[in-house]
Amino acid sequence: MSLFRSHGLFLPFIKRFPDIKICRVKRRSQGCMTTYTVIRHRWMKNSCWSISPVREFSSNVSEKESLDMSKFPVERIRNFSIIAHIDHGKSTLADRLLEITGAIAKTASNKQVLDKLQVERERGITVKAQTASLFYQHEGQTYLLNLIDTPGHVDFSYEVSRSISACQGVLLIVDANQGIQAQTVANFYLAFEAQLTIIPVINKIDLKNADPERVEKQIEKVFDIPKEECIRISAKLGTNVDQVLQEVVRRIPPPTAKVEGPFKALVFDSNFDHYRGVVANIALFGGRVSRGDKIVSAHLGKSYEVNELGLLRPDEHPAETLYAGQVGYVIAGMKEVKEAQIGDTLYLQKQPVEPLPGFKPAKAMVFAGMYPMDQSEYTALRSAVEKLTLNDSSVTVQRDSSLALGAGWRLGFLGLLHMEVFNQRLEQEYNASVIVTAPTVPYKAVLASAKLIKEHGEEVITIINPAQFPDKSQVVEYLEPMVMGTIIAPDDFTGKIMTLCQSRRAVHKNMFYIDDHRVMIKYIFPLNEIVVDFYDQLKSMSSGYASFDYEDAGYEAADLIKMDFLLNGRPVEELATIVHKDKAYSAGKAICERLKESIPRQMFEIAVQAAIGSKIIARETIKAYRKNVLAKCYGGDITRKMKLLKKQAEGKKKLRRIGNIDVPKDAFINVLKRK
Ligand SMILES: Nc1nc2c(ncn2[C@@H]2O[C@H](COP(=O)(O)OP(=O)(O)OP(=O)(O)O)[C@@H](O)[C@H]2O)c(=O)[nH]1
Repeated sequence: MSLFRSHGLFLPFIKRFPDIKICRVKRRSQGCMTTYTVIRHRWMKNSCWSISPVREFSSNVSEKESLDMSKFPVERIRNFSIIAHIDHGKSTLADRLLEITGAIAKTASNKQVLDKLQVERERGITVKAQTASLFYQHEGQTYLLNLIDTPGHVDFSYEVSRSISACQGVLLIVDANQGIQAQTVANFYLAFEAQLTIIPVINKIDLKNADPERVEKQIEKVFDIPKEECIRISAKLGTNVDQVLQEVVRRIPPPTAKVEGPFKALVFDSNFDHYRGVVANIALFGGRVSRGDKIVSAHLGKSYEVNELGLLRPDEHPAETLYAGQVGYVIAGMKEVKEAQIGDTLYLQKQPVEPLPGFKPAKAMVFAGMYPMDQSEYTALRSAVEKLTLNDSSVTVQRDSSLALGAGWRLGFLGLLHMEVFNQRLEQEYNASVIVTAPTVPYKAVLASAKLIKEHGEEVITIINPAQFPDKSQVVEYLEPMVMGTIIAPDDFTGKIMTLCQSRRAVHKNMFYIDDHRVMIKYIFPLNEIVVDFYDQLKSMSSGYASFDYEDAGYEAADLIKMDFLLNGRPVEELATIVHKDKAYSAGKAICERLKESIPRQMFEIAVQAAIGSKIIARETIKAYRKNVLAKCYGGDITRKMKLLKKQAEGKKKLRRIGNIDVPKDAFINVLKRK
């Protein structure tokens, strides 16, 4: 990419030439989106000239050196992830590491630069793992450190497990005040099972209530890591952050990849760029790859020419060649989303290799129907869902359709937050407006008759849509998914926590003191009981001190029934849900009450009913009311009237019309949340 400073002078001149295209490319640069004007010509197949703006580059290594990747032999590469419980400071530490190695400038606006998505900035949480390559001078040598910042919330743990597969070590961050929390334990085991080097880092030592000594003892007791191995830092102030990099170089082994072997790369992440097609993030397990090389995707067997490749610093930084052990991005003219699957192997056309094992598919915990607000938007929404699932491969997608909602999909997520974030990203990144049905967990049914088994092709079917719930007469038994839940909290709350867990049909397994005052309690829960609002309730009853994590624990028999909800006698498909028989009456009553609260009063009376089969088990009535938005608008101020009507129209976009009743779109999920 060559750079022209006075592009204003060049443009009218360049435009006169035939076959020259001037287009705009958006790229993120140092945490903010920058639009570049680029020139493309048919001779310049693999490249383009960027003519604006001129990029600033700051590093403790010169730009020229950074592009010559042959200067980083495998022995001088370290690949590591930053893992921790939510909010323990992963992204803040990543900022400091980027700053001290010169990858980003040290300015107040450069905060959580690896949290690039709008949803991440708005919610203040990481939902996508992000990669950044750093050049670090250590004992007279320049090292290439590839850092992956990961999310902390349990719903995004698939991102952590994928990131770990591209690394040889992790920084396990623990908050010096909060100590070990549930996701600290879960993430430790992910790294431990992958046999990675674990460097414990105690963060936020600047806090008034910080007690690093207590946290070191917890680390020793729970993880069996000697306390001498812990590094005490303040990511916020930058205290001891350089020591972290020194220890990364000293303790984490270099990758074992061999540059002499054939090129073999794992696609560990990818996203869709409107202008350039698929941008795949790759970890090279062997060999080298250069611009112009012909590569093959093992998944589809299709071949492509490499147009661009390089490092993520954290912005894309083109290079000529990437070598074994390095981590970077590649753009190879993949125009369709399905062409760069996460977990795929890339190799050279002339040197085929055995594909790498890839990733275990994510196991969806929550399913929900997703439909366009208007069927005319179906095609646009399909393209948006495809592109977003390329970037978030933990979402499972199946086509679905319903009489009431038309054609759509049944999507599987790792949890409710994951589902909400996906929905928000669809709206923010693709301007899509969708209806999401009430979430359900994947139940199973053991079918009774040979005829049914033949029809389904299997004896045990999985039910991810309440509309397909088989009648009791057709099944031997229903099964519900179970999870092993881990709660860590101060022992003052043990009694309250136990009461809460029992109300969620949980079975106590064991309890363990991680220090003098904090306990780790394990329970087996039905997944259905924790998926919607358990964590919120646990947090509020423990004044925010308890943390929670869970893992799959198989299936158990359960007495389940399907419950329908009706508005003025009309069943609302989005609300149908499967519940445990013992909880049907209380759940039906509570959901009717919450529906009454969330549906605005309208010009006629609305009967809200819960039904099991044809039997009504609960009812609420929403009284008639007419809202005339112009009522307070005396006189003839037309601009004010227009403003009010516009506001009302915007409000209506958030409503779903069922029969003649307007229901807020988010009511379908919110009514499941207990107070
Ligand atoms: N006092 C103090 N606050 C810190 C320190 N490090 C991080 N924080 C604050 O802790 C909060 C969470 O920090 P993040 O870096 O977003 O945490 P995270 O682990 O990346 O969070 P997730 O990605 O959402 O899991 C922010 O308000 C930070 O400013 C520190 O060393 N000292």
